[in-house]
Amino acid sequence: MEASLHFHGVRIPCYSRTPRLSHLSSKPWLSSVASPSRSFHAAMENACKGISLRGNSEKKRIEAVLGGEEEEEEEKATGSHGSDTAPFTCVMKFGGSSLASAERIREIAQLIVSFPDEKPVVVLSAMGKTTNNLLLAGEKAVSCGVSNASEIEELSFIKQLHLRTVRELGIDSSVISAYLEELEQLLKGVAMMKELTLRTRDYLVSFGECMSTRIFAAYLNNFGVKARQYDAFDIGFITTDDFTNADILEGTYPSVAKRLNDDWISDPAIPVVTGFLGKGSKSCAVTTLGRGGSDLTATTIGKSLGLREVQVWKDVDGVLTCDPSICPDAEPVPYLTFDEAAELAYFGAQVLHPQSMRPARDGEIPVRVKNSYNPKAPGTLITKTRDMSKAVLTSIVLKQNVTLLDIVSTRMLGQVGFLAKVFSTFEDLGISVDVVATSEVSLSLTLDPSKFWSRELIQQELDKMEEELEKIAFVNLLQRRSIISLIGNVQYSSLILEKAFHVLRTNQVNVQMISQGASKVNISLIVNDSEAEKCVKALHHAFFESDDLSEVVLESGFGNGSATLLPIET
Ligand SMILES: Nc1ncnc2c1ncn2[C@@H]1O[C@H](COP(=O)(O)OP(=O)(O)O)[C@@H](O)[C@H]1O
Ligand SMILES: N[C@@H](CC(=O)OP(=O)(O)O)C(=O)O
Repeated sequence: MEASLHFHGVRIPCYSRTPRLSHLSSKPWLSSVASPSRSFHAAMENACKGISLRGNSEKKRIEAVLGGEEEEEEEKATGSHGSDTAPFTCVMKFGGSSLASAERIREIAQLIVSFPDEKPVVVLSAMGKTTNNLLLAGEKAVSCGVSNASEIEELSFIKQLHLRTVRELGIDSSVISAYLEELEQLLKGVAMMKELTLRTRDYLVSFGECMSTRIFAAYLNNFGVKARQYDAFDIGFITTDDFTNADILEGTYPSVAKRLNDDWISDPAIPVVTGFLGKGSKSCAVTTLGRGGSDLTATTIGKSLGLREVQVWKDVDGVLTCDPSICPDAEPVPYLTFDEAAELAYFGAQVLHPQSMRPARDGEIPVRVKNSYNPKAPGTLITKTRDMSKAVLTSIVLKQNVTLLDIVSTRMLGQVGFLAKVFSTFEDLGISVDVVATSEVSLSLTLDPSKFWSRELIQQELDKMEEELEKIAFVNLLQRRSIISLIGNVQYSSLILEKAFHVLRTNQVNVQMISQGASKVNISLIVNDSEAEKCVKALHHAFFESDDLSEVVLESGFGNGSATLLPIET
């Protein structure tokens, strides 16, 4: 006989055998965290308890709209910080590494229902390496000729992965077949035009998220959990028209909240939203938020709805003390502030999108970085403040292939005019600056390479920049440099610097520039690219692997336990 249960207020049939869960028995973490039969049903029952509460709040909300109670309506539309009666409590974002195969999709679906207290909005990236494959396919299409476009290797990888996934999940291939056909046509179009504009590039990569979300929503529905797929560009994600690196505009927050809340009221279902994508405010074309932009989609939805938490699920146990590909012994950092996480992301830690902390900080929505391969691990909790009394160094980040620029005034301009002219040159050329150090007549700074798409363009832009700056200064351009960012408690900057310089001197490395700046959480050191990884390994070893300087202010002694260190007064 078929019974019925509810998950997130959605009535679902309850079969005598939970569908598609047998594969989970081989996953020890899943059997302990989420015993398939028990926690799945607990999730259903718990959600069932919540529905009467939600019923009341929704009724009030409709009455408020009908009665013209605009203030109350606005408060609800922009979220209520995860109150018991809100339709949603959290965002759960899963990146490509969590969605690499049908097996991973099953595990993620199970993971979602294993949190009985959560009422999530799900945000997904493209499956596995799909975005990279789409970009490579686009680049090959430019020069391969129309008749060869269908044979591009990366197109075959994408087709095989998605068709195999729907087959293995038992989903009708019609959810993605039109996308695969259109993708092939698009590549033929690129081959015919022999060019791939930034606008076309964004449209091309959007296929990844459009397909992963359709597959996942269809699987949840098959699985018995009602879900609804959304393309972010159709639900109010309005951005600038900076293709490949668009910024989210303010109007996004109320629009997204209204659409998700309204749809829930009329027909409750778990939203499954495409990460990374938006709609240009002027062009109305699909835009992307920069590589890794699904994290930003997640925090934007978190702020829109005023949720209790945003969870970003990765393939590592949280934000680590260093990039694990450089330091395999890197350890998870349990707590971070939004400022620390933003600096870390901005200065190159691939784990979070550089802009993703902005909505979270503005909306004061905690962000939790978790491991979808190891859900029991506590992960990293990112909040507005944390206890910094014992924190010294939190994480070491490396950004390579940076251009360093030394600019010395020819004194044709006074100091004020000099700095103004230098920075207006960068603004005019659309070049972003990372780290700056100044004296009265000179300026050293690093340029952000991520703004550039190709070497050719870099050289052209650099030539133009030099030409402009040489009107007022002597310019020395130094390429292939690296920024090593020491993220931590700048109150202990003397301790951090003494230790860091000791390590670098021991390794015979000369630091070419240093900047502490206004940031209270970051000290940046510039070294040659060729020495950078060696430096990072040595620094990580000194700060995190040899003694406990990362956390403890030593009572007596420095490095070997013999000096008293007091915070710098701020
Ligand atoms: N400091 C760091 N902490 C954690 N991961 C890092 C760090 N620096 C670089 N990484 C890399 O970031 C990866 C996770 O980010 P990403 O690939 O964008 O995940 P996803 O695709 O799941 O969103 C990890 O696999 C790791 O190799
Ligand atoms: N798929 C996009 C967006 C994204 O956020 O991906 P991920 O979450 O896998 O880093 C990219 O690869 O850039």
